[in-house]
Amino acid sequence: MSTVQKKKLLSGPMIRNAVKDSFVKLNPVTLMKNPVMFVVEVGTFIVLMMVLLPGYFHASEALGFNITVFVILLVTVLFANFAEALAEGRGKAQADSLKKTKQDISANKVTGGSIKIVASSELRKGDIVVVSQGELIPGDGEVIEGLASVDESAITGESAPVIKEAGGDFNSVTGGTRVVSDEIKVRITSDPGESFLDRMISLVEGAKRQKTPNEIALNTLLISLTIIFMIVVVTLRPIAGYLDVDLEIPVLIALLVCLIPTTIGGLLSAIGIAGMDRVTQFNVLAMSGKAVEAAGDINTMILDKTGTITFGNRMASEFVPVGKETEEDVAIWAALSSLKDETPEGRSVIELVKKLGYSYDAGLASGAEFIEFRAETRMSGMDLPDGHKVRKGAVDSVKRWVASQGGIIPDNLDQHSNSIAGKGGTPLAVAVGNRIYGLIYLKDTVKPGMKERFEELRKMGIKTIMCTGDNPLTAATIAAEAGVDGFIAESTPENKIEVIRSEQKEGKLVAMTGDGTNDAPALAKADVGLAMNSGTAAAKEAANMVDLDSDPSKIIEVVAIGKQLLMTRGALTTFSIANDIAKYFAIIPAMFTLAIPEMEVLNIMGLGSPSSAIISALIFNAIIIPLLIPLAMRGVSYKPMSSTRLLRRNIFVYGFGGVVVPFLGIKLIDMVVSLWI
Ligand SMILES: Nc1ncnc2c1ncn2[C@@H]1O[C@H](COP(=O)(O)OP(=O)(O)OP(=O)(O)O)[C@@H](O)[C@H]1O
Ligand SMILES: [K+]
Ligand SMILES: [Mg+2]
Repeated sequence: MSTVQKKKLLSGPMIRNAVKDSFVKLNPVTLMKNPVMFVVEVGTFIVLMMVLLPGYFHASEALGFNITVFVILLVTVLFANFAEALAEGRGKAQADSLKKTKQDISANKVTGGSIKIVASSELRKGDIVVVSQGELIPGDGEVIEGLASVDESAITGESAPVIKEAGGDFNSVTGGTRVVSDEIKVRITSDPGESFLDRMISLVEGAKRQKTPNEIALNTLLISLTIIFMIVVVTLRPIAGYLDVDLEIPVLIALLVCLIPTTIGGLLSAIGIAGMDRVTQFNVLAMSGKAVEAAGDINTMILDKTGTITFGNRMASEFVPVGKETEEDVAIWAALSSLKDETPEGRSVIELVKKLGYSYDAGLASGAEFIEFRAETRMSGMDLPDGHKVRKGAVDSVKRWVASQGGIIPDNLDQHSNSIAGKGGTPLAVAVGNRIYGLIYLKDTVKPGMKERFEELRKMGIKTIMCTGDNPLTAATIAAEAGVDGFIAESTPENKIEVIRSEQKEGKLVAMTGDGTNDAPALAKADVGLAMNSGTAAAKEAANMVDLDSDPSKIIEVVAIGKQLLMTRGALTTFSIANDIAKYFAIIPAMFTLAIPEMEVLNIMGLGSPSSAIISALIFNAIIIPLLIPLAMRGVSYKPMSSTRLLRRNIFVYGFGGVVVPFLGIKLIDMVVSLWI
């Protein structure tokens, strides 16, 4: 994780701002979005009226009590506002630092044959700009010419520059980042106001924060409970009147506030914001809270092999001749097939040929037709002007290509390719026309710790499927070594979409990572699509999350954060509702004891006096909110285990705890309060 983004949980100015915001948020128009707290605010207002106009309400006798109730109710609303303001504070601080990055930059726009200097705000989609060493890239775009190293620390917090180059999956650049060497020509891909930085700012600022479906469902439950308790409390007065018990309005309001789920009502929005924020602190940008929550419910995870499970710097390490061919011939034809292959694999072939000291005629490439590597064909190469067609690629693809030209497959080809695949390497066959010369051994290694992480995922009940374009044997070797649940070999980008679709048909939620343009449809189809920041604009556009550090295995942590968010919300809801039971037993006997002495048997807590019981329950109801803010922000602690076990554990801890804690808390507060009342 980067150091720039990793901030202290809280700072002095953040707390000061949050305190200020708590008062601003008292505005009933904004508070209306939180129905539970809005009811508390209305109650606060009614009690305030009784305090201000005691004569009118015949409430002069109870003035002291009413003032106390008013203050506690007001503080309850302020505490809830404070929780939300505090959660929002960190995003705001981050947005401010991003805004500093977003200054107006001057751009060298290519118009006709000449270069004109314009402001970055004038750039539109499709414009071409030149960016040289030391200059800031004026907008999001794709490199169409050249190669440069780019410092993206303004956005990713990562200080090591990254290479951006035309063609391939590393061509996308972000406005506001700086070219530290060389020069590139960039085609702008976003209009003003719609850039990645703009999106990022509005995301962390929470400007576009919308309630997620889960939050809406929970809110509906909270509103229903509130309405039910309002009916109960309102009907209590005539019933009590029938029994000749006069229930004061402030007492009824206190009862209502204690019974409605104020704890979760006060913390709900903070929990959601803090969950998004945890993802952001992790250098992953989630486009919506919904995406983060979906991550928490994932059943199936699709991972690609190269670069996610393995390091992905697949390097040519050996040339293996087959039939009667020689190593030198394999090397030379491999080099010719790679002269214009700009993939890391292609470049590593040229390196190895140089290292082994073989020479070839690079001039042959002039006038040749370059056959670019594509995931669909799984081959790359060159059609030379002299008629030679040179190819390298996945063994089955090359075999088919050779056979289609009437060639014969050497006997020992499979044996050699299987031996490479059996070691987890990728064999690439090298052929010219209908003749197979041999194999290139591409070496790759499984990242350390993968097995443990997949084990964790399994404990969470998540199935992992590795989808790779590689051959079945390599795939099987890597799959076994990494410990994934299943794998699909020789898969095309379409296959990934099919896997996602078939899992979704079974009602499962699917997550996947990707970086290439050909991953874009699958990223869009998946419930959680995590694109790499280094990837193409299309992939980032399609995904609902972007990893600024471009580490595909981060999807595992994102799922954990999502689960933690859902669990925190569930745990605090359980706690909040369980809590109200104790308050019920504190207040109901207190309300009736004066008129019906027999009710004293219900005073199981042995509270001092009716007034002190009500005040104590109200105080507990208020201070539980700030006491739980750290838990809401940090999230409940989380160990990978199945959802059913988790649910059972949480219901026990937070349900049982939710019943017991307030009994103790209210009793303690009552002991103190009784000294005054
Ligand atoms: N530059 C290249 N030239 C020729 N063939 C290649 C080249 N790069 C990869 N291949 C072959 O094409 C296959 C598919 O490549 P692709 O990048 O689509 O999938 P992959 O990297 O093996 O799998 P993953 O989905 O795990 O990244 C590879 O397994 C390899 O056999
Ligand atoms: K309550
Ligand atoms: Mg790949």
